Amino acid sequence: MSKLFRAVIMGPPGSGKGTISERIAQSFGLQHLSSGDFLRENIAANTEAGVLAKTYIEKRLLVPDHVMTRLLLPRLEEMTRHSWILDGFPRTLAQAEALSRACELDVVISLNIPLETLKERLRHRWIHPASGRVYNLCFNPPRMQGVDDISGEPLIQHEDDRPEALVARLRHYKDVAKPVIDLYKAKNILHTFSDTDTDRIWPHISSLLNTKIRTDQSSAQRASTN
Ligand SMILES: Nc1ncnc2c1ncn2[C@@H]1O[C@H](COP(=O)(O)OP(=O)(O)OP(=O)(O)O)[C@@H](O)[C@H]1O
Ligand SMILES: Cc1cn([C@H]2C[C@H](O)[C@@H](COP(=O)(O)OP(=O)(O)O)O2)c(=O)[nH]c1=O
Repeated sequence: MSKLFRAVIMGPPGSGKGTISERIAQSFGLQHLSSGDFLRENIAANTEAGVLAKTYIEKRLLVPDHVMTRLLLPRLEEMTRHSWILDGFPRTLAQAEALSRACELDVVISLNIPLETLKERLRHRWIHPASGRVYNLCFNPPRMQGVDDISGEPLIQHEDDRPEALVARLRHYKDVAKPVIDLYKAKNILHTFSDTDTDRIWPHISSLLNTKIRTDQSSAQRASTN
């Protein structure tokens, strides 16, 4: 069996984590695991952790580390047969350390996108709150303006996607993410991509994953034939 591949994608709000993870999932057959989606599933199912997480998410606060790790790590441990890309976790150093104890990552992708681009994207971001589906009026508009393609329910905009709120969110992201990025840099698995345009970043991410996944698979094959 080929070696399983474990990747993490990090970046500030609007940097394209969700969009790029979906492309990676489709192109490389990795399972896309999103902490936000996972929390929303737990909230919808009224699990104990979901009820607790909801109180933080409603205040637009991070869910405490022990709640996140207790929710997410067992789910990752179940995924023994799948390669995956994790989006939205780890967000803090404590989460990154807990993840390191649970598994070894192959690649961490960090998206470094100019502030003006983030402002522009989030200004046009519309969300279907129940599912977490994300649209952008310029980049991937819904079929009918203001309406979710699948459920037909109304779309909303987040207060803190407003350009005025973004600077503070970004500062908060940088403060919390810096030690996580330093940890992955020290482990030599960090790959940073900077551009305004996802279609220009994508070929670089694609060739990185092509190299990493192919190299890993051929060494796994060599190991199994030796
Ligand atoms: N790893 C995490 N640690 C703590 N809280 C988290 C984590 N991942 C998600 N959350 C909580 O769930 C909420 C929704 O997460 P999600 O990633 O979908 O959207 P978001 O924070 O608005 O991110 P973005 O704007 O980058 O898309 C977050 O605002 C936060 O409260
Ligand atoms: C990747 C990307 C996203 N977008 C839009 C789609 C969304 O409305 C918004 C944020 O993208 P999204 O993938 O949701 O980013 P993240 O998961 O990091 O918060 O930006 C663009 O307009 N251009 C792009 O190149």
